[in-house]
Amino acid sequence: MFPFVNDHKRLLDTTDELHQVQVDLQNLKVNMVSIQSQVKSTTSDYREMKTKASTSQLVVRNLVVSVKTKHILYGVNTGAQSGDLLAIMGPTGSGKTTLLNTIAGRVQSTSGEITINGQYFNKHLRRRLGYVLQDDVFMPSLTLYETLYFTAMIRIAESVSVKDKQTRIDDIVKALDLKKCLHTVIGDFFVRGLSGGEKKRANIACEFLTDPDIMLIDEPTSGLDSTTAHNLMTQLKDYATQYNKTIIATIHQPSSQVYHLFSKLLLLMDGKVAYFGIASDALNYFERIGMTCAIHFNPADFLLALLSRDDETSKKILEEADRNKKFEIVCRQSPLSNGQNGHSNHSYTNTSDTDVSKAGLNTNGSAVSFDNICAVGIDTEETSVHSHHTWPTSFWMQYRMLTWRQFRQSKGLILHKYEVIQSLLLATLAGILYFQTDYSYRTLRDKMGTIFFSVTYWGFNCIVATVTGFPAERGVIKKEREAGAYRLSAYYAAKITSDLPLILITPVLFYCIIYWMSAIGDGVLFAIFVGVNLLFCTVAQSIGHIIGTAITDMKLSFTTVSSYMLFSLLFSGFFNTHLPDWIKWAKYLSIVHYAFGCLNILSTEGMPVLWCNTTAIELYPSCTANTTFVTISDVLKDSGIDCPYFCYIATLGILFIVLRVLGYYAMKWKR
Ligand SMILES: Nc1ncnc2c1ncn2[C@@H]1O[C@H](COP(=O)(O)OP(=O)(O)OP(=O)(O)O)[C@@H](O)[C@H]1O
Repeated sequence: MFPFVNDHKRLLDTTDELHQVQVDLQNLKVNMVSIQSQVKSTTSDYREMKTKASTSQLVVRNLVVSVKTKHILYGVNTGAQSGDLLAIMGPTGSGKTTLLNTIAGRVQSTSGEITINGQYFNKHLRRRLGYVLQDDVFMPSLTLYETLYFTAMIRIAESVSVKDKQTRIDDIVKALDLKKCLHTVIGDFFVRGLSGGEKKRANIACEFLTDPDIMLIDEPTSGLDSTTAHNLMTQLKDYATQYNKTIIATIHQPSSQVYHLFSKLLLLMDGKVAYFGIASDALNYFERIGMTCAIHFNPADFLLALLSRDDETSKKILEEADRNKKFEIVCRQSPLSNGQNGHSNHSYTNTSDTDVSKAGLNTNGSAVSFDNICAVGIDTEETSVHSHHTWPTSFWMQYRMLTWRQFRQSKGLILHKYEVIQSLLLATLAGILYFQTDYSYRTLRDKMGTIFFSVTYWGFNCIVATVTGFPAERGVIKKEREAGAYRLSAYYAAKITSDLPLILITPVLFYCIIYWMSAIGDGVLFAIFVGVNLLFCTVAQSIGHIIGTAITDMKLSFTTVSSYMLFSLLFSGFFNTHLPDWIKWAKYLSIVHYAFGCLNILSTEGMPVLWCNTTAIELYPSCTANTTFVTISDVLKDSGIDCPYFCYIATLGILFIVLRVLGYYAMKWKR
């Protein structure tokens, strides 16, 4: 009847819908801006150098960690904010390292939450964290400066200029007082280098270079004398206050001077919190529960003695901690900021705070409190595992720097003066033994012996050097990879290429002596000899690398390598001319066989035929009563050398590629 009324109604509905769409679009825009700014702030960490951190709060709530059936941490609550030096103390085995490992994401928690500014501390946010492990693992042949330079080049974004990186190195060297040992090699068990304290500071310096907002340090003072320990802790404290960083350190027995540097203290006892709060309030707290520290007594000694005194004391301490859940950090809803953008804002408070008046813990009310938003969104730990991984530097930069470092590290090992002298002496000795022997069937075994000796010498050398050298590297690679420094593929590619020039130099010198002294052939053959030897060495290295990676037990990997090499020698073709048919296939598993076979074919080319007289019949199975003569290839076939030389070279080439690919996956599997 009144069609315009219906039209008007429809128009109103459409306007409402349009309005709703407009609101939705507006909300979407707000969300996009917020996501954009989050992405921007995360990526900017890698694009620009920053030293002063923005204020952040790390909160650990009700953290439970169990490994297999063993409980290690039972509902630990702790936290720290920018500028803090939080010390974690407790008797040995109380769970200090496990707590740090869990915060660093190296150990999976069973339950509980770790947040930074209210965000779940996922893999992405953990890039703001630096972790200094208890053991100082470094490439021992590098100097401190080279180590810092490598770290700066590989872990600071490429957009930062080399000059700025250099300035950063200088600042940190100055801050940690490392100038006087800057050009000293790091050293190891065999080579004396940096002192224990210097190594510890070098370890910290490497992490500081990446400018983390939160720094976890496992026992920074272990093995240091009290003055050095105090100096180091003062430097750390200054660094935290000056640059607004958070430092969390486990510490064993600090002197009272060091103790007074702590801002917050977490005492652990059998994986449970015995105290968490402001460090200077700890003694008041224990006095209040009837455990008084004598005047002039080192507070740290008193507290540690208390934690390991007797069962009754431990029970009392834990009962007190449990009463009113004193050290629990609760997530409280803030009345001021509720319901914004679908999240509710909260604040974390250490409940010792709320007990202040009752407990007399902290009369000025400055106990630990975390004013921050509660964990928002989903726990992104799982999703982040599959999220896009951004590296601080490109593949090319990683490859370049890793090759540079690998070359420096391996140079000392592969081109070690003793190794070079040994090679030259043995080559001379073999050269004297086989001096200018001619190519005849009478001297054929001698000629084959020269080649066999050279091949096995380099085979053993390359395989053993790789197996013994890799364990030292393993710890460094693991540490750097866990810190997200570079791709495994970049490391692997660098490792393959950096060793090549090194494994060429000594063999060339070796062959220069043995080849010409024992008159093996001409200049062209010499080049082929060196080339085949290089290929053979890289195959031997690949096998050594797979064994060294896959078998972590040093003794077992060494036994495996020597067993394989001895098997390889046995089936090379040198020892046996009467192999039973059923085992003849085993020679194809011997890498020595391929190099030995190929070089023998090449060096005996052009030899005359062998007339099968009585002696020849006895010596060479190919010579029978019915044969008049045999060729050199028939004679070599008696030793199992029955393929053309290029087949042997091609097999070595294929083995090189296949074994290198396997080596990469072995590393991936074992990481
Ligand atoms: N992967 C694991 N499997 C089984 N038990 C473990 C594992 N890691 C740690 N533990 C055990 O958990 C307990 C705590 O170990 P953690 O290394 O955290 O102690 P800690 O306080 O750092 O000791 P320390 O002061 O001696 O370094 C120890 O009893 C240890 O044996």
